[in-house]
Formats: sequence, structure tokens, C-alpha cells
Amino acid sequence: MAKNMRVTMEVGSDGVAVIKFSNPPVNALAPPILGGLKEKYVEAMNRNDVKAIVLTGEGGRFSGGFDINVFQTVHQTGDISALPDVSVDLVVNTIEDAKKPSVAAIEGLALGGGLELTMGCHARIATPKVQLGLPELTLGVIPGFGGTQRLPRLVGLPKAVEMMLFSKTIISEEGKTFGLIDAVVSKEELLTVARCWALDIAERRKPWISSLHRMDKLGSLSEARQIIKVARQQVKKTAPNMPQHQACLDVIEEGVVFGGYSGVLKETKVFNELVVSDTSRGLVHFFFAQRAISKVPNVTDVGLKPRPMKKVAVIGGGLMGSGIATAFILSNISVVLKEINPEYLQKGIKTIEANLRGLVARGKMTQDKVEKALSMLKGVLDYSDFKHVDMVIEAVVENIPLKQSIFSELEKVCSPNCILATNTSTIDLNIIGEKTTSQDRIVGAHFFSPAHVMPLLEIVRTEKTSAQVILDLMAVGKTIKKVPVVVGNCTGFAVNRTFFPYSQGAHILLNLGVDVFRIDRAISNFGMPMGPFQLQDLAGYGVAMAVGKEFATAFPDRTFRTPLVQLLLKDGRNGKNNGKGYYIYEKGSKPKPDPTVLPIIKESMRLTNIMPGGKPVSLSDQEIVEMIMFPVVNEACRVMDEGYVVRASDLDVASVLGMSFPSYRGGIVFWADSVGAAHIYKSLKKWSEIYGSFFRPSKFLEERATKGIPLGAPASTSQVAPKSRL
Ligand SMILES: C[C@H](O)CC(=O)SCCNC(=O)CCNC(=O)[C@H](O)C(C)(C)COP(=O)(O)OP(=O)(O)OC[C@H]1O[C@@H](n2cnc3c(N)ncnc32)[C@H](O)[C@@H]1OP(=O)(O)O
Repeated sequence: MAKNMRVTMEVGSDGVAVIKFSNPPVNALAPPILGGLKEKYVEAMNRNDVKAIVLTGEGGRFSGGFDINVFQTVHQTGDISALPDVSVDLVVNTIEDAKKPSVAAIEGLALGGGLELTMGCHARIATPKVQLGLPELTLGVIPGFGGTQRLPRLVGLPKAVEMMLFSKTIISEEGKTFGLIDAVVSKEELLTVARCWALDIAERRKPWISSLHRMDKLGSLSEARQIIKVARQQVKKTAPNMPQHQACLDVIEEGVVFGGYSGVLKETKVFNELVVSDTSRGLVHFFFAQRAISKVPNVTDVGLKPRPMKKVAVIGGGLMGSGIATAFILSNISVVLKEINPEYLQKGIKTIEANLRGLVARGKMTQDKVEKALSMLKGVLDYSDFKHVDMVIEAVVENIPLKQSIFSELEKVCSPNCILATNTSTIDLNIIGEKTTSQDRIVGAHFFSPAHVMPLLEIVRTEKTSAQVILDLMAVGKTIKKVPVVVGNCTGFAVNRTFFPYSQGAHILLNLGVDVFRIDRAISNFGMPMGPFQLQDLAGYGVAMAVGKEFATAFPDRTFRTPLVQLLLKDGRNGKNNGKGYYIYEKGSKPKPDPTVLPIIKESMRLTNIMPGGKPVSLSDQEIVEMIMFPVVNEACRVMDEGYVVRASDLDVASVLGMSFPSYRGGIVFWADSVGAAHIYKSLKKWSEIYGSFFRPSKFLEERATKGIPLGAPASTSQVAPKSRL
């Protein structure tokens, strides 16, 4: 067994064997731990001085589930023999059907295989606020240690289906209400109560319950089928491109119809099929990519500690500023919101109130928390409150002289340790800080709209930003429940820069004669929440124009100039803002394609005149997706090559959380590697010859494609080291 992994057994004079396992930090159930458990159980069964067993995890956490690293091994080798037989051999035969009863003593969390082990026990005792759940579907698999069968039998089918399909965790108190947990006790009492409970079962003072054989919570067959049918329809809409949701329902249904043991057998079979699916490969990669993001060389590994952040100031109460302020007050951090006049300030505060009301309406927060959050907010019209803030985030319009004068002012009014952040999405940070002597504390805090909802926070550093400032912003980012990704300072930073060809490619296709609504449909079917034109409607055309200008200046060789947005504006269209864009927006109904936009598109096609031979091109849906996504991959290659991200997988996380790229495809770079660099390179090369330099493959892509090196492989695998900006 690896050095830090341990399974121990201590037998008390009361006849209870406490089997404890340890694999920090989350007691993941690695194969050696599972093997160790089996060994200790066999020993406990054979010893005459053992009457009952208490199963527990060390270090304040029961278990975060089966070791996800094993999935990665399976993905790399394609060999599922690395998966131990746990469900039948350990959980059914060794624990649940044993001649001596087991009680699980649960602290901290019991997730996935961790919770499934506890459900094989004959009772579960937990400390308060323990997180309980079966999040396996987020990894592209289903619960595989019998969870699909035992959870419905313990909490009833509706709750079990909700917990599994939506990977929803509950806390021990709720678990007690639903019957998953038998008693909630303090940390100090946990082992004592669990021991007594185990003895009570052994001596028949308490019922000896095997979850798999229970029927009382399942309801009638027809009720169960109806619940499963409704769930099937629901996930058809919410998870259309993923196989694990329907598969999970199939397995649950098997158990309801043919009994728990049949269900367990089918569960193993389906689990083994799903674990090698592309979806599981993508989601497992995404899981580890999200963890890797918090490791930033020379920032998180040099012994620095984040400084506390109690109060921040936000300058500008527009859409972004008010969203940012909302995110902070929701996490109990005081906000001073500054505007230039009472009217704008009121507007900003009203937007914050509306943001909070929206969260209440969507069941994301309770009404009583609204007042508490608002009490953390102070609106101001001058800088007098800025003396005591730990960080300022500037979120005014994208105007260089205005930002420069604000930063000069901030240098005077804030304390010398105060972090000076900007939410700019396009302007070079060195230019913003040019008129100050505080470049070491100037940093980008690029939120995505709506800032209180979107999870990504791009932390933009210049060559001069100090490691301490980056670390502080990473820490406060986590406090406000964002996922911070540290990137370098270039036009569009990592996310907008990588995705600028997304809308460009779509506009090229449109001008090549591909139907606008078909483009959107193909991209939605690929897994984006909406197509590029609906997204443009949503963001507003002002944004499209402003951003387009920035990129045209920075990357003129690969910017496609189209008159379409101007033509749309001329026609009185401004997207969702005024209810009229490529789509028609009416309150209470879904956006409807607007056929009257077609003549405007025709006019754009006439003006750009890029159709070869003057005829619309004919493309399959797959080609549409590729002609839009491959240029994005190409730009991602440049971002990596120029050293604007720490590692390729940071772009995967950023693409999923900032652009809603489907997580089950693993993120933009991971997806590109699953398609193959060679195919992407060849396609881009071909298109660049037909349609021009927008499609020209980058050097990085060319090199990796020709040498057969995956795009996501670290720089050391390539002969040319990237120029690090980080
Ligand atoms: C057969 C079975 O049905 C299949 C399964 O059980 S699949 C596993 C199901 N379990 C899960 O999906 C839970 C996954 N883990 C989590 O959600 C979170 O890590 C957690 C809630 C347990 C803890 O969160 P948090 O305290 O923020 O710590 P977090 O940074 O995420 O993780 C700490 C470390 O533990 C690792 N880890 C967490 N869960 C793990 C697991 N199940 N296997 C392997 N490693 C795991 C992380 O990779 C990270 O490693 P690192 O420090 O080297 O980056």
C-alpha cells in the first residue's frame, strides 16, 4: 500500500472492531484501500472477539469516493481491469451480507463510492452538516458500488433520482429526514454512538437492515415507472448529448422491476461501458483540470499566504460593476460602490437588488439573505471611503484616458497595500497603469457577464504584478465562489482572445451563404448553450462592434470585416436589448428566428462578395462546426505558444466556465486533441487556401500536427519552448 494510505482495525473490549481508512486529503477509495478494507473485514469475521463493525474514515472526512485517478488510468490504457470488483465482492458479499453488522460513522463528506460504502452498512451515523451525494454523473459514469439501487431504497425514488441525475448533495440533517442517516450526533459522540448502535444491531435491539432488500420506500411499480418516465423527459432536455443520465435511469428501473441484486449486476455492466466513453474521458479530464488551475508556479508554491480581504470598492455601477458588487456582498464581503452621480448610483443599486431578487426567484437564495447582503453595500459618490478598502475593482466604460485618471487617483486615495484591479476586457493593463508608480499591485479581475452568476474569473497579470497580489485575488475569487484562472496580458486575454474567431468564423460562413439559423442549430447541437448569432443578439451589437475593432487592430491578418452588424443596426435591430435581432424576442416565449433578417444578410453577402464563383457553399453540419471551432483551436494554440496560460488545461477550464464550451468534451484543447491535431491542421490549411488568411494554421499547430504531439502536451514535449508571460 502506498505510504500515505492506511487501513487499520482496532477491536475494543466491547467486541466492536473499528475499521478506519486513511488516504489524505479526501480518503479517496484507491484500490489498495479497498483491498485493505476487504482484508480487515475477513479478519473481523474470523475473530471470535468481534461482534460488530464500525467503518470510518480518518482525518475528519469519510470519503470523497472511488479514486478518480484510476479512471484516468483506464482512459489512458483502455483497460478496465484496473477497476476492482467492489460492488458485489466488497459491498454486497463482504459488508452487507456478512454475519456481523456494520455501522458507518461519517464525518465531513461521503460522496460517490464513499456514500455507497456507507449504504452497504446496516446503519449510518453522521456528524452535523456532512455532505452526502452521488456525483458520479459529473464524471460521465453512474454510481458503481450499488448506489443506483440502495439510494432509492433508503430515501425514496424521487429524492434519489434528483440526487443522482443532478449530482445534488444534501447535508446529514436532510439525510436524516429522508432516512439516509439514522442519527446525527456531535463529533465527540460519533464513535461511541456508532459502536453502541452496531452492538444493538448485533444483539437484535435494533433492526438489522440491508438496504438492498428494502422495498418500503420504492412505491408501486407504476408510480416508479411514472417517476422514471418524467425524469427521462427532463434529462433529454438538460443533458441531451450525454449517455450517463439515461443509462442511470435504465439501471434504476432494472432494480425496481427485477430486484436490487439484478440492479447491482446491471449497474456494474453499464458502469464498465460508460467509464470508457468519450464523455467520461472529457469530464474526468475537466475534473483534474479544475484542480490544476489553483497551482500557479512562483505564486502558490513560494510560501506566500493570502491576505484577508474584508472590504472592496467597485468603481462603476453598470452591468459589470453591479454584478461584481453582487458577487462580493453575497459572500459577506463589504462593498463600497462608487458612481459619478446620484442617478447612476441609484441605478447601480437597483440592479444589485434585481440581481438578488433574481437569485431568490430561481431558488438560489432565500429572501432573508437579501437584507443581509444589502447591508454589506454602501453607495458613494467620492473616494473618501477608499482609505480602508483592501481592493478596488474598476469597472467603468472601456476608455483609456478615463481609466488612467482613475488609477492615478486611486494611487493617492487608497492605502499603499490596496490591490488596484481593473475589469477591462480589452485594454492593455500596462497602459491603464502607465500614469502610476503602482504597477506591482495592478492586476486584471476579468469577470464574465452576468458577473454574479458566471463562475470564471480571469486574473490578468503583467510582468510587474506581484505574486502576493495574484495570490490574494485567487483567494478572494474562491471566497466569492469563482474559479480563478491566472493568465497573461494580451488583447482579449485568454478567453476572449481564444474565442474571438468563434463569431468571426460564423460570420464568414454566413457570408459564404450558409443559413444563419442552421449555423446556430449546428453549434447548439454540438453542445454550446446557443449558437453564435443568438449569442450576439444576447450580448448586444455594441459589444460586437467594440470588441471587433480591438481585434481588428491587434490581429489584422485574421480579422474578417463584415458590414452585417452595421446593416442590422441601420435596420433598427439591437438584439435582445430591443427585442429584434437575428431572432425575435417576446416576453415569456423562446427566441424565434426572424425571417425578415434574411434580406439584410443577403445585402451583407453582396457587399462582402466572398462566395467562390458567387454561389453559396454547401456544407454538412459537421463542417459548419469545424469551420467555426477549428479557428478557435488555432487561436488557443497561439495563446499557449505565446505563454499566456500556465498550462493547456487552464484553457479547457476557461473555455467551459467562461464560454460555456461543453464540459463533457473536456474543454477546447482536450476536444481538439480528441479530434486530432493533424485533421485540424489539414482542414485549416485547405480552407486558408480557398477562403484566406483567417484560417491559416499557426506555427504551434503545424509543428504539433506534423510531429504527432498532442496540443495539450506540456511545452517540454515540444522542441520549441513557449515564451512564458506568466
Ligand atoms: C464507483 C463509484 O461510484 C465511482 C466514484 O466514487 S467516482 C468519485 C465520486 N466522487 C466525486 O465525484 C467527488 C470528487 N471530489 C470532489 O468533489 C471534491 O474534491 C471534494 C468535495 C471531495 C473536496 O473538495 P475540496 O476540499 O475543495 O478539495 P479539492 O481541491 O477538490 O480536492 C483535494 C484533492 O483531492 C483530490 N480528490 C478529490 N476527490 C478525489 C477522488 N474521488 N479521487 C481522487 N482524488 C480526489 C483532488 O484531485 C485534489 O487533489 P490535488 O490536491 O492533487 O489537486
